[in-house]
Amino acid sequence: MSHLDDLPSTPGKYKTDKALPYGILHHHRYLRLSKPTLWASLFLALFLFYLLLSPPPTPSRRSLNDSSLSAAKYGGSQWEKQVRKSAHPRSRGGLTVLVTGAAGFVGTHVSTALRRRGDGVLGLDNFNRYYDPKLKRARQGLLERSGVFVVEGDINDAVLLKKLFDVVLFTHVMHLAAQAGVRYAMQNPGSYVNSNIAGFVNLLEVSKAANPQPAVVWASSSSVYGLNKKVPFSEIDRADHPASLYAATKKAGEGIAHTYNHIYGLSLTGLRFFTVYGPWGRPDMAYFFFTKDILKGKTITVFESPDKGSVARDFTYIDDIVKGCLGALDTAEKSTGSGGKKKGPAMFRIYNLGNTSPVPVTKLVKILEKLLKMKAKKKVMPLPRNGDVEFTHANITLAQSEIGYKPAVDLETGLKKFVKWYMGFYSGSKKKSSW
Ligand SMILES: O=C(O)[C@H]1O[C@H](OP(=O)(O)OP(=O)(O)OC[C@H]2O[C@@H](n3ccc(=O)[nH]c3=O)[C@H](O)[C@@H]2O)[C@H](O)[C@@H](O)[C@@H]1O
Repeated sequence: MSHLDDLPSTPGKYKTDKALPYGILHHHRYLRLSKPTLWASLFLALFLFYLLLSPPPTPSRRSLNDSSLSAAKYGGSQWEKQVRKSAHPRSRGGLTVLVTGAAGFVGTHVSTALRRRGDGVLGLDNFNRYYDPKLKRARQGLLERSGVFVVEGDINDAVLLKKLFDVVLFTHVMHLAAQAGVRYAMQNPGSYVNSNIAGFVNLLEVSKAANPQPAVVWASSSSVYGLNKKVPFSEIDRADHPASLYAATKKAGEGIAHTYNHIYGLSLTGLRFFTVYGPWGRPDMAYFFFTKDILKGKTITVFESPDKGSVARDFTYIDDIVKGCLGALDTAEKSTGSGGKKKGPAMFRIYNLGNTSPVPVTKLVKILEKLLKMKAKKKVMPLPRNGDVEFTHANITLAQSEIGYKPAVDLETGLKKFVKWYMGFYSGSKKKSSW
């Protein structure tokens, strides 16, 4: 994939390289304390050797009983103060929201929007290297300037999540941490299972055990509609023909969420995002790397469907998605359970958040050419079997009537804002970190 060429190798969230230092540090201390007898040293050396060879007990897999490890990295009165301050609402009746994936594209926009209107927001992000971590750090800068503290950690880290819930009584969780991207699932399937399934279950486990339980809103995906042909895609349509492992993990997430709603009374709302784009976006997405490549004079590959038609997407501008997320949070009823016990039925909802006007990818390229004032070098090729689907198109009636969702930005207007941001951000302009 050409657009990933100049990024660091992209192990995504599957990389567990943080695990080793814990183990190693711990055992170094043990070495210093050991008695210098030959047998004890030999035994210790063998023991160390065995531990280093065995799979590391990753922090992302720490169980709730491993509290000693957690204390090493998190906690302390200063840290707790920061966490509490960030999560504390400034307005009366404001929400107290844990935003996972806060330094991600959607996470950054949602977090700052919540903070701006006076809600308390605590961010969580593992800053993985799926795409340029510098962009994530720049977003973190924005978040900090808006008063949002981002805890650096993984959603698979049960000890950390439990700690956060101990320190703050979250009313809501906005769960946006995920392994995104349709095509990358062929390169690193484990990363999708790790984040979108294991990580999600971990978050739900901690949420269901919390007292009070928060209402959880999470990001699903338009990709769950897979190979469906009937358009526009509606929430009541069957969605059991995923075309990528990414889509399959997002669909699995919806099923998993339903069980936590059914068994534990957790209030759950899934949002099926349709190809979200805009300033501070994801470099692995076509509109982003097309822009980069057109500017560099590099050839872009434009996929076409088997009937030689252009593939199309229901591109949705980030500000519209943010409004949808806030609408979902504001209308989410409370969970009914407490401390892991259901007390009554709770809300379970799934909504499409799209733009409801699909645009062919060829048109996307034309708009970019116009905005960048440059002709793209294009190579047109048949849609490879890489997880991509031919088209997406959202029916948004349900979201409109139940959470007041009303997309307002067309692709050209949205791309104009994206290009303006892109030029500022990558030109090294001093203003690059502003909205
Ligand atoms: O809506 C969604 O559910 C998904 O939207 C995007 O996935 P996708 O729509 O495939 O967005 P891009 O990867 O940016 O692709 C956009 C279009 O460009 C096409 N494309 C992509 C890459 C390329 O080199 N050439 C090309 O023509 C794709 O086939 C697709 O039609 C995101 O990457 C997913 O994380 C998200 O969940």
